[in-house]
Amino acid sequence: MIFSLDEELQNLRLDDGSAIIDDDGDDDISISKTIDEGATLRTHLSVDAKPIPSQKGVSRRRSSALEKFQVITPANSSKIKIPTIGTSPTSLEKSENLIESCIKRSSLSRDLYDFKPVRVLGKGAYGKVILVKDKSTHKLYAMKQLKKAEIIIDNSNKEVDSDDDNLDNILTKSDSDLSKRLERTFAEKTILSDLEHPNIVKLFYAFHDESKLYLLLQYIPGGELFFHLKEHGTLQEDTVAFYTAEISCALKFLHSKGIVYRDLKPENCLLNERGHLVLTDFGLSKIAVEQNEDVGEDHEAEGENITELYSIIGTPEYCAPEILQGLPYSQNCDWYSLGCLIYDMLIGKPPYTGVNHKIILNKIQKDKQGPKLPYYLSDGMKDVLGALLKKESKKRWDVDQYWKETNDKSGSKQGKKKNKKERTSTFQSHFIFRKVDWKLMESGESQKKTLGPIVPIITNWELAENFDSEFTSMSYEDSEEIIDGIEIVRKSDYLFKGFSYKASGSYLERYF
Ligand SMILES: Nc1ncnc2c1ncn2[C@@H]1O[C@H](COP(=O)(O)OP(=O)(O)OP(=O)(O)O)[C@@H](O)[C@H]1O
Repeated sequence: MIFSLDEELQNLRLDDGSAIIDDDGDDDISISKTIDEGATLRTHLSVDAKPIPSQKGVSRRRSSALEKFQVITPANSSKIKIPTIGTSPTSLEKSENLIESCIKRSSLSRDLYDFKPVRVLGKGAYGKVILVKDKSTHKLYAMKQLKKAEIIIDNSNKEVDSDDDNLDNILTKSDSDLSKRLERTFAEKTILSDLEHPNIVKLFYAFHDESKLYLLLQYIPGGELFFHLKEHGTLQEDTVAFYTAEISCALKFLHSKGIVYRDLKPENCLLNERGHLVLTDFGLSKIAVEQNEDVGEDHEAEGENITELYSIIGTPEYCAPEILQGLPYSQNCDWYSLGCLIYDMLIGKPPYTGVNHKIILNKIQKDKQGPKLPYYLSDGMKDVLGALLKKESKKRWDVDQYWKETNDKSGSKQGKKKNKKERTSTFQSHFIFRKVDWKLMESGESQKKTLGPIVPIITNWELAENFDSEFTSMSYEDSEEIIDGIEIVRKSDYLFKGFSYKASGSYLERYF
């Protein structure tokens, strides 16, 4: 059993007295307690949600502690091309030309020595995120470090030493995986450098040295939603509705730019000093092929079509079933993940848990009706969860399509029922968002004018009080780490050309 919360969930009962969790302790769930699709919600939703049991003190496990998904890309999916060893001189030349133009576009004026480390904020698959202070301006940033060796060398190849034969071997054998890892590394920088949204973290600089890549991000001092969930156990419905609205503004914005986020989880939702939610970690985000002009062109990108992605990726507990099954998927997968996150905020854990994606997929498949929802949730929350957590993406609420009421009924599908099971009511007008001022939120004004439901306690920004001591007590030095494959990194350093970036002066001024 993963969560000790499971035990407590066993004691919880639904409206009809049935248990949330089967007596065998497995949380394979059978009945979805949602109201009829398309029904007029306002007429029969209860206004007052019952208090949510707090689940305080229940231990939470970081989902990033799970084994990272192996990336499986079926043969029929196209790949973004990144220059790798083994590509023909012409395509390499072409890539280098692109890289040169990137370098011209950016001003490469910062390096590691401009920043003083303060403390560690977090740790991910490829390195640490460190709170740093600009030595000349004393401004604080979150510096995300990515080890080149970790990106270039697949873990399974680590034992290979770095003589020339083996080097070629490594790079050809894992060529497509390497392309994927490089693609993601560049995508994070490219996406963040081209987007500006109140609920998305800002990127100010990117640079690299012989061993690492560095992303200098806006420091979000309120810590992870994960940290606050750990403290509160669960959140009340109004709070959940508020975060849901802020996250969905960010997701809708990303989707409109042709980007699928693919890694929504409480660890990647940060709270700023005013308690507003900011998405971070775009390492798994995907740029759609048609939209590349909108989000930058640092590298040649054939790309997967946003309507049909295939890579199996993400944190399995928040991952849409179609991804877990290796089926084609679209941006709609992010709305399933949002459903998992809402469930987690209300109940204390995601709907299906397990140590790997197979176990989770099994549970989802066994569970014909979708997850059971506890009696204490309001009808509104049950309705939203039922609509987002649909196993079949076609039946799932297409939030992008049904985002808000539009006057144009003629061309749009709004108001019509294409398919009996398809949800066609608008997201923003849902009853759970009755207290949300969408206009204010979407314009970013609510961030400036209002406080979020949980305002983090910050006595000194440098103390990073809202981050786990597991990280803040960590040494930011990498002294213990002997860089594996240093020779490989040196020889393939050209792969990272074009990574450096500096935000425009006006952008920097606006945020400091
Ligand atoms: N801008 C930021 N401000 C404050 N803290 C941050 C910021 N960006 C990241 N962090 C902290 O660092 C942690 C790890 O960052 P991030 O998720 O980007 O790394 P990652 O290597 O992609 O992680 P993972 O492998 O778990 O996906 C975050 O969960 C958060 O706690």
